[in-house]
Amino acid sequence: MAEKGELGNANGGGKGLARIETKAEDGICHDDSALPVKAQTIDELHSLQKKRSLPGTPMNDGLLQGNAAFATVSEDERHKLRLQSISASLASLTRETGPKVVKGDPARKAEAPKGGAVHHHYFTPSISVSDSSLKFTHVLHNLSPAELYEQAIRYEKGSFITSTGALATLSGAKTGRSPRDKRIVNDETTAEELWWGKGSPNIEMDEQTFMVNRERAVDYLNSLDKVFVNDQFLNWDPEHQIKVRIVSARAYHSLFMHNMCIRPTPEEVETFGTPDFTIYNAGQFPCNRYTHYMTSSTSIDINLARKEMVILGTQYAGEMKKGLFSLMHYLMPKRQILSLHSGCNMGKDGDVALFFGLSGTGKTTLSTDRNRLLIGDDEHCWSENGISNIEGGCYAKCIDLSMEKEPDIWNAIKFGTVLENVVFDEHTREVDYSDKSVTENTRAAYPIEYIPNAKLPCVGPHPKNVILLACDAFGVLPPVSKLTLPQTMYHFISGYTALVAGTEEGIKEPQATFSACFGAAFIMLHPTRYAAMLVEKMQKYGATAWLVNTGWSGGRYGIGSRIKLAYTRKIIDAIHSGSLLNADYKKTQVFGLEIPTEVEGVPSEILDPENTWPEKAAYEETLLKLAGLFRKNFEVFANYKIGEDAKLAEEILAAGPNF
Ligand SMILES: Nc1ncnc2c1ncn2[C@@H]1O[C@H](COP(=O)(O)OP(=O)(O)O)[C@@H](O)[C@H]1O
Ligand SMILES: C=C(OP(=O)(O)O)C(=O)O
Ligand SMILES: [Ca+2]
Ligand SMILES: [Mn+2]
Repeated sequence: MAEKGELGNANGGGKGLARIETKAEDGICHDDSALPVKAQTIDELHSLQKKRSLPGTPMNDGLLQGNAAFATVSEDERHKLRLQSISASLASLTRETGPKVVKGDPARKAEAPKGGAVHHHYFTPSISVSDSSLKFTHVLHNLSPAELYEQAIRYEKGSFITSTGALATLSGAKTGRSPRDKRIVNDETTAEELWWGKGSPNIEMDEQTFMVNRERAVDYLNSLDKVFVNDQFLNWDPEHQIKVRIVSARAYHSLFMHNMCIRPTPEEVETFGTPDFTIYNAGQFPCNRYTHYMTSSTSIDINLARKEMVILGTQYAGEMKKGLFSLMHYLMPKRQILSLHSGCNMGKDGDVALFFGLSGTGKTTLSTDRNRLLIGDDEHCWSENGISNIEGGCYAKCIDLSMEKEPDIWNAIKFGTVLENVVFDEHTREVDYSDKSVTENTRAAYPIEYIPNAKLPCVGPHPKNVILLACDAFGVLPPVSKLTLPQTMYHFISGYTALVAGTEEGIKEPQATFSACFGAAFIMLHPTRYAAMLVEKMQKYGATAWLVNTGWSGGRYGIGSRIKLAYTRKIIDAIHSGSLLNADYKKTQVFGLEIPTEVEGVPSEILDPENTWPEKAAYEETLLKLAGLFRKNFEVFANYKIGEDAKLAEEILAAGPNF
């Protein structure tokens, strides 16, 4: 029985609980082991959850004290300069209404850190006032992946976290690039310099029309509560690095570019200054079809003189990446640097291989190799200094992705990775990579360091092997052949493949395509300009070229089947190791390709496609059909000289199919 005064009366007899004595003098509360919370309100408590970040991290303002590198300019001054620079990027150029630019998420005004730059705002001087100049455009500058996840999930329909932590997104009505809607401003300079006309990807627009679309994009972006701004770099070669700014309306686009471009260090963000090139991505908003040169509601416009690109009417993020690649195809050759639509990796002994190929031919898959260091999967430069990746990330196709066949890509799909247009279980959020309900062109964009054996920085010595990948839907090209230099140029300029469904709009099944330099959609100058640089470099550094068919065997598409990835990997291994260089060869009819009689790990009978076809007559007929397509395609190049060597130019013409 409890004594009176100790526990009181359980029946509530009026006396209440006795006071438990504590020694107030020692300051320790003995009945609670946790320290008290240093907050007066719930809001304050929540504000404690987030600690101040490193300099340059966007939500933070005010931690640079003591950093000697920035001692000359005050922190406040730097923030002012950056907002001014972003305000200039967003300024309307034709009307009085300039944007008021403020930093930070409009939804988070209450949470703004004390002393933050939220009250700085900049606007372009206005002659008279209209409503749009009275509103603020909030700028979310270089947010981190975590912050971008939150933005995407809160505000962008179709954004979800998958079971492995990737951000699943939808790119909207367009799930591939729209090459027919790409326009390049034709002005005094570009009229002379660029490749225009038959076969060229460059469809012209005039300066005036560009400005109409630019204004449309800028007005759209300024009409929003907030825009995302990424300040990043292109090209790992520090001598030839380009500063790019991407202004976009979606966290999806910001995270995609965060992954795909080179990420600046906090210090580099602080000292970024004026970008060399700016993208205005207003993809949710269409272009106006009454505008001259516009043939649809989608327009991707590049103005080299203004150093700007405008995107209207497509949210497919690949347009930004490949738009910048087009820019590099213009800028780099001016510096005698060859820009390449290729993957690139390096062996432990420093032997570098390039993998050229059109979309879906295997650049990403085959350059991502357990036994080698990945330099990059898609876009490179070949300069006097060797090879450098243009990008900071990879963009892998993930249709039918499996852990067994492509473990490194599989494991890269984790927190931070953007997963486009995939289908997943609504509860477990496990992705079904075989599901094509949204598109065949499902994609994963991840930073290159998500591949365990990435080569950082992403540069390497001059290449030893140049591998031309073709996904041959006709099933008549051999799985591998060794090319002479003239054959290399012939096939490089031809750029043959079967375009696999999905990456470009409107292609539903594989179809023979010729795309000069294995990237005609992105080249700016005449193909022979790039080809001449490739010959020169291959000769100078003694590289060997190979043609690898990653497409069909045993019959054309629909009859035969795609060459097993495991076999293609064995072929690539034999190229890297040097063993294929010393193999026995025989020459094929019509294309005159040197094919090895044996490759370790590959059934010998498949090395000559003739053996794999059930009917010899059908094989020969298909072979001649393809040869005819090659010949017809090359006609436009027949009048061009490649490089200085007249004899080589003749040999290149003769290196095509003979029939
Ligand atoms: N023999 C093969 N070689 C290369 N890729 C193959 C092969 N068979 C099937 N594939 C598939 O083809 C696709 C190649 O795509 P990817 O590597 O992303 O091409 P690219 O980077 O050139 O656009 C991948 O989905 C890959 O799994
Ligand atoms: C993103 C692309 O690159 P690839 O398919 O070559 O990986 C593309 O061509 O749109
Ligand atoms: Ca491509
Ligand atoms: Mn790729």
